[in-house]
Amino acid sequence: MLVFKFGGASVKDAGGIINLASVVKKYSDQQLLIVVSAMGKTTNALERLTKAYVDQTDDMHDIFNDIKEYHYNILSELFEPSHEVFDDVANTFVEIDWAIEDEPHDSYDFIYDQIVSIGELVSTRIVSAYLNKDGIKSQWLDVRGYIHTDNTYREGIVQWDKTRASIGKDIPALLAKGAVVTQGFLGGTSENFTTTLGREGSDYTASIFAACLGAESVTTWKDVPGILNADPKFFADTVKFDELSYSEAIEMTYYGASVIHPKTIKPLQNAKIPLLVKPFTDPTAPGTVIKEDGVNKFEKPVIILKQNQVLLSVSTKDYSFISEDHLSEIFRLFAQSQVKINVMQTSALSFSVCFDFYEERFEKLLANLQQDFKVKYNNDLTLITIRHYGQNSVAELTAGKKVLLEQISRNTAQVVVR
Ligand SMILES: Nc1ncnc2c1ncn2[C@@H]1O[C@H](COP(=O)(O)OP(=O)(O)O)[C@@H](O)[C@H]1O
Ligand SMILES: N[C@@H](CC(=O)OP(=O)(O)O)C(=O)O
Repeated sequence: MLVFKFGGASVKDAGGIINLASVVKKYSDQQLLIVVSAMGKTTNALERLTKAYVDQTDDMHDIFNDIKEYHYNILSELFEPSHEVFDDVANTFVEIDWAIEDEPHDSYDFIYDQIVSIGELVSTRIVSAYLNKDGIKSQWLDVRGYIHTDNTYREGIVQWDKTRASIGKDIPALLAKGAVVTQGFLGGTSENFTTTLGREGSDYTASIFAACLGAESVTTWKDVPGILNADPKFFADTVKFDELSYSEAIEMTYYGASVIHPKTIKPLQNAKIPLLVKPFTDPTAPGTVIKEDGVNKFEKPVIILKQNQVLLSVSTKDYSFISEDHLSEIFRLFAQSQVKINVMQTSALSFSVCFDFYEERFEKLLANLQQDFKVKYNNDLTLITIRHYGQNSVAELTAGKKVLLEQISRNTAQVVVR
């Protein structure tokens, strides 16, 4: 059996859903489990809705109405008004009406997951109904009963044994009856609350199902020809990799190549399942294959840009050296605030760290650090990572920019710039 993952870009409009069905039709002789993300930029819009609800701002209902209108417009292009999918979608949106009816009492992260998850619950209703309408037998599956997580909201940790047992028990029989369409990015807790697996986590969902089902491969359908040496949104003249090893793909995604979620590769590597990254606009194109014996050929350096970075320096209040005890306390505070470190550097008197800016987490971290340390920071920075860099690549990429931190190892150069 095969696992397919269609991301937001592939289902951003009615044409995208029609295209998805035409891709799926080419594999009508295969058992397929299809993981789908929220349509277009719906997750960002639902994040804005969550914030508006928690802050109780006036634009809350307008944001929600825009989200509903976007989905109903797509539905109207795909189905007759009497089709039952309109009720399924309306019943899913009602969950948000209930959630935002009263003033917020729960934690931000809990509320976030209950609201933001609606994006995938709705998109999969639409995709599954369209496949059936187009003659491809499809069954809608609520992933929250299969991918079990702890209750770390917004970053659910998968409980593998329980997940493997649930998937193994039901899914093979369902696959024998037709394609299974389910939500990326979501999980469920033992109390039946919804969790999310971290932004852009639908690739990870596909890899969890593949590992639990022993799939032949996972294909993630993207708006790019495959994995390129750099993000084509920022760089011209990119080159595509035909193959990559799991290890190289892990390194790239770890440093922030946003084309694949960083947690995706590990379960596939353990189960030796190849990951294919292919263009949804040209399903017969070879794309990139990531596999154990994938051959890494670097005609050009791999460039990874991470924007919206904070560079923060911590020093002791009495100007004493940064000791192992201080570092241990600093790391504890980072872990407690769920802030992941992208680059770090120590000197005698300070410890500098670069990380992604998430407002609530950053404020929590800052408040905690400032209790015992002096803290200075700059934000709105960019972290440039260059793997397999050539002689001039670092200088070329940083030309005209102010370099705030630089770290160079044998294979990887990292530079924080403004
Ligand atoms: N090295 C890279 N190769 C290809 N695409 C990349 C790379 N780095 C970043 N990207 C970006 O990843 C995007 C596709 O990933 P993503 O937006 O997460 O897809 P989806 O959400 O549809 O699954 C591309 O549009 C491209 O801008
Ligand atoms: N919809 C979620 C999960 C996801 O993976 O989306 P995409 O496949 O469009 O990156 C997000 O935007 O974070």
